[in-house]
Amino acid sequence: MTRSGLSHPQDPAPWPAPFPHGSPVSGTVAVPGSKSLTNRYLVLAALAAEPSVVRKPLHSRDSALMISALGELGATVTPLPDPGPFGPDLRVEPLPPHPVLTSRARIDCGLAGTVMRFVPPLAALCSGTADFDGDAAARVRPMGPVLEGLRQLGVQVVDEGRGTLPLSVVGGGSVAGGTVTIDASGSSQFVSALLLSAVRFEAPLVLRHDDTAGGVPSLPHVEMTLAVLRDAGIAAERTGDHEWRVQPGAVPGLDVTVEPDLSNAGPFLAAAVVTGGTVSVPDWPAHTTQGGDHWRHILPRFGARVDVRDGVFTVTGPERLRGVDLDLSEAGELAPTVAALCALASGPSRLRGIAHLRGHETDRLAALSAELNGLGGSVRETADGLEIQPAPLHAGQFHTYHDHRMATAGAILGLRVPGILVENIGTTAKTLPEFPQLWADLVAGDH
Ligand SMILES: O=C(O)C1=C[C@@H](OP(=O)(O)O)[C@@H](O)[C@H](O)C1
Ligand SMILES: C=C(OP(=O)(O)O)C(=O)O
Repeated sequence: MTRSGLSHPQDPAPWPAPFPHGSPVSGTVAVPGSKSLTNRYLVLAALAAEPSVVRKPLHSRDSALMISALGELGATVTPLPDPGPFGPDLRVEPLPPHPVLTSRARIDCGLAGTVMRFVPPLAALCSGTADFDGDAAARVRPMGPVLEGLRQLGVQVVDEGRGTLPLSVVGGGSVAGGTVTIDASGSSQFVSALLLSAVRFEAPLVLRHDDTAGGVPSLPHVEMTLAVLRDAGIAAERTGDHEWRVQPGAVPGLDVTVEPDLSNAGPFLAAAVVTGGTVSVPDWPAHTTQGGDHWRHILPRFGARVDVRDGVFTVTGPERLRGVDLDLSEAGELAPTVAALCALASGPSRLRGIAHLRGHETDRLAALSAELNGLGGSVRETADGLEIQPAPLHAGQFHTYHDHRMATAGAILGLRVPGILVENIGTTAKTLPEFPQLWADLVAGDH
């Protein structure tokens, strides 16, 4: 199911990555709002008891899909006047106290993990049936543990037996709450999904992760969920190594400002790192739960100099990029950017703790090794990551598999390797539609 306006953008011709001919890339880049915070605030605003305002939200395919999904369930999201540089603020009219779906809701998840995982528990709170589907690539992304959690809570979920899209949630108008145990080793979003909707459950939710198959990846994203709930006055806490609890309660109307997307800041910071330039990103939050804050620690490992002062993150690239050995389990979404840096480093690198990337927009471990090797790289997939040896790269096409972070990884390589053609640069619209323009301006020194 793909609807007009939300369909996956396809570029007819590959994008010639801007090449600065050996000059350092320097400048200041303001990045739009965080995808993860925008979609959490939208969900919580839909569950609130009063209207909300979300300021400086991300406007992208993933947030448009979320807005559309919430609309299918009965919430209304409208733009406010006086848009900022990256679009208007949003007013959210929440779902009614007892939402009723008068006809079957049709939810297009696109390729958005936050939509496919966060919205089914919301649908469970409605009386009626909601059908979920998405892009072809979304139909292989894991969702089984969210469905399993809902079933343990007494919700009827109909899927094709694979724990993936397409599926239907037959909501009974309320969800009991109680204790639920799932395997969240595949994605932190399984945990966040159930915690968010628990604000409207009948009784507290105690959510446990069964760690037989491994830990929960991207834990800062679970902390982000808890922080968003707590900031709204909800009692939400981590009660054990692998256990969380949410006390249901009325959520007052939110008035929140979305932080810039620190993961999406990564490629711009990387531009300085690989060319020996200096790039600054303003409005860097002093305290944040975004995994992208890990850039503070990751970039110096490559030999770069990082300075965060008065809310401005500045990085200066080294003369020679060092190889790294990094456990990225806490911030797996940074891995494609990090892998591009590793491919341009002078020493060998090892990225670990990211087996779950096989369930991201594409199997990112397979995609990164195939595309880097296709350009002459020396990359080996391991069970939980990548080993990347230094190797001279050559011109060629970088395939992106509908993955926005593959596209930005290709752009980073293109700064050092002439003749890189990135397939479907438009796929960056998933979380950063402005990417091609911001990138061209930065490389041209036009900022
Ligand atoms: O909750 C969120 O907003 C996200 C959680 C993480 O998912 P995984 O735990 O599947 O890595 C992250 O990679 C994704 O980009 C966004
Ligand atoms: C994994 C990602 O996205 P999603 O929210 O679709 O899981 C990502 O943006 O890197």
